[in-house]
Amino acid sequence: MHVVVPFAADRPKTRLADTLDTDERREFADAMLRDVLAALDAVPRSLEVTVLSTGPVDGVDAAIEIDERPLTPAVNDRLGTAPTAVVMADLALATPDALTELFAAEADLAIAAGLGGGTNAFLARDSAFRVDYHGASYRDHLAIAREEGLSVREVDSRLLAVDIDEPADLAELLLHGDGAARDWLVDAGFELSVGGGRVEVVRE
Ligand SMILES: Nc1nc2c(ncn2[C@@H]2O[C@H](COP(=O)(O)OP(=O)(O)OP(=O)(O)O)[C@@H](O)[C@H]2O)c(=O)[nH]1
Ligand SMILES: C[C@H](OP(=O)(O)O)C(=O)O
Repeated sequence: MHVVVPFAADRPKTRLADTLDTDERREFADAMLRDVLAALDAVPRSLEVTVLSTGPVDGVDAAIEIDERPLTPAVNDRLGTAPTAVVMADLALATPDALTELFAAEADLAIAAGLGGGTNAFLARDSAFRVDYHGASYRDHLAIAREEGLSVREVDSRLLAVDIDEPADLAELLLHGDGAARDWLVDAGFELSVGGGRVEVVRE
């Protein structure tokens, strides 16, 4: 099975711009990518993993394809051969078990929602599926599957739902992560702030 991991190497994680500077955002994004690749590497089935990146990536043990086009056309170009999975590079809590559950689903489309309406991962077993990312893409992807007459399995996974986009997501990573991205945050001086409401992060 082919697995595509999209990665924005230029200007990654802009929604964290108030929290991390440009170089830090790239380092942090690289660490999350390494975590996702490590989780895929530990899935007990044969996967052919390609990082679909907008620019060069160093220090990862996977095939890299550079494609400077926006996310949707770049991914759609890779969906001609089924089965193909797409797993976002910012799923820093993804585990081999959570990914294995997604990959084991037998529907034409197995799909895992992200917080806030996005699509964090899917496996298309039918080449008629195509993506239309951004906005409420999860809803749009279900509609595309319906238009194409595809069977769908919605995979309910907290660990695949948490994409690290916004400062509040950093608390989830400090609470539940155990990989390179969590280590990067700790080394950068982030820690949990436990008050009366939701746990937040603060930087020393
Ligand atoms: N190849 C490719 N990957 C992208 C592109 N845009 C985003 N990605 C990746 O797709 C996944 C989801 O991206 P987003 O959360 O929408 O964008 P982001 O760059 O990570 O963060 P923001 O700038 O805060 O939106 C992440 O793994 C990104 O690295 C793109 O234009 N091309
Ligand atoms: C790419 C986009 O990611 P989000 O902006 O939801 O993180 C989506 O899943 O449609």
